[in-house]
Amino acid sequence: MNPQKPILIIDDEPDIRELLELTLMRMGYHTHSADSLASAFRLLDSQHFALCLTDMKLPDGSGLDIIRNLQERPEETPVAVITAFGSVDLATESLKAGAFDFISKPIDLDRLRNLVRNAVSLDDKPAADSVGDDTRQLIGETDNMVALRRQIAKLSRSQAPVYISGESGSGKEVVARLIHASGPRADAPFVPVNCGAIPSELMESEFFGHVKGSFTGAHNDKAGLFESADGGTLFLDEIADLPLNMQVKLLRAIQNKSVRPVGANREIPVDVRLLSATHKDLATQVEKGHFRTDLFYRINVIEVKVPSLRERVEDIPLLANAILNRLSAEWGMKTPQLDASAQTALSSYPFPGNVRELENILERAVTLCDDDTITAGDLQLPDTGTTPSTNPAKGIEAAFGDLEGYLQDIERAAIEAALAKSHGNKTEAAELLGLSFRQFRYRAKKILED
Ligand SMILES: Nc1ncnc2c1ncn2[C@@H]1O[C@H](COP(=O)(O)OP(=O)(O)OP(=O)(O)O)[C@@H](O)[C@H]1O
Repeated sequence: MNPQKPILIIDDEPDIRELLELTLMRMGYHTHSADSLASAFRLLDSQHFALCLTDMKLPDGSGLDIIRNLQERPEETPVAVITAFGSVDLATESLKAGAFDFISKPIDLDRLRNLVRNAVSLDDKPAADSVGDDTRQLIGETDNMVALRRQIAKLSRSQAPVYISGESGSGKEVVARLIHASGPRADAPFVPVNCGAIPSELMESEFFGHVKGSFTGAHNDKAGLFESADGGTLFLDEIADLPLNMQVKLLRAIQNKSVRPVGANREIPVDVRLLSATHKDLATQVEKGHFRTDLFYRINVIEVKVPSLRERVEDIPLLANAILNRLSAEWGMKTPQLDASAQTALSSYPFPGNVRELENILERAVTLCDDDTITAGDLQLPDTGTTPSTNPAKGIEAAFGDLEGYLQDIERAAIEAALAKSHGNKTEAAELLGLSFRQFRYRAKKILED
């Protein structure tokens, strides 16, 4: 804690001001109080604060005015808002506007203390627009990557739920880890969960834990993922794969900030920051009724888009070098170099599996190459439908004389591309093409065996 910087409390209700002043004083902080927007601005102009705790409803304005005003100032004071019980929309709006966190009335003092400790620890972190060393793990110098790193640095200073979208293998988990590592929860656990990989019958116990004897096989009490992430960050990867019944339970846990282990008769409070991701289009999943709208709004307060490798082709050499350096260090060998043919091949390949696919391609190439030089042949890039026979963009004339063959080529290219994108997962490939699993299996069998 920075002893020089006090905390600013803004509330027009004397009882609440007193409760906050007393709680913070007992925690060892100095406070200043204001009962209106005008008096708060006067104080903000006269000195710097470690945190600003403001009521949403003020006699001459709203907590949002404070948030917006502080966004303009260079000192980046975090603001937390106090909202009326149940006003989820305002809480979300304040997070979108840049609030660090919110707390609802009646104020839970344990939660208030956690919030204050997290916010005040931001003083030791670098300012939002500086790009810390940690964020260097996210390799990329194209404009979209520079902007992404800046957004991560900013978001890491907030407690808002973040939804990370992007294609498979594009780096969504890397982004989630950086948001965690650059924020006030860095010393607490980061718990990644692949929602698609947990069998549905075990899901509730995995997420919320269970008590001994609550079902066959529950030999001991077991903490769930929420409890394991207490004080830190829970990263829900492939969140679109959560079954609807589990989505309801997840929403309840997020809203109540507590979980009830299977077989337990009481709730356990948990303090986690929620990050989520999926390579699917979550808005479309909501439209189709596969994902609950209320949960969507809860997790998607702020969206971060991770660009595909196709949208940052210029980064391929940088990434390739970093991957080759890492592999050669791991395997204790001289770092192989990409020759001109390999560089050209990589820059024109569409990378449906993004950075993960680049890693796999290079790993294979390193084992295949001779004399520490990787050629285009060593890369063994899959046929991506850019060969003349399967390239629909080649022109409709290719259909003249053989419409059937032309259409089959297009269908084959589409099926191969969907399979490449889903890493061979047929259910996902079918979904990508808007087909049922049976339709997909029938067509794929027919066309790929032709
Ligand atoms: N910008 C980057 N710089 C360095 N490595 C990266 C970058 N982006 C991704 N990677 C690497 O690529 C691999 C895939 O990244 P990650 O697991 O974060 O992708 P993802 O989008 O979460 O994938 P999925 O959709 O399958 O969950 C990892 O090994 C990661 O370290």
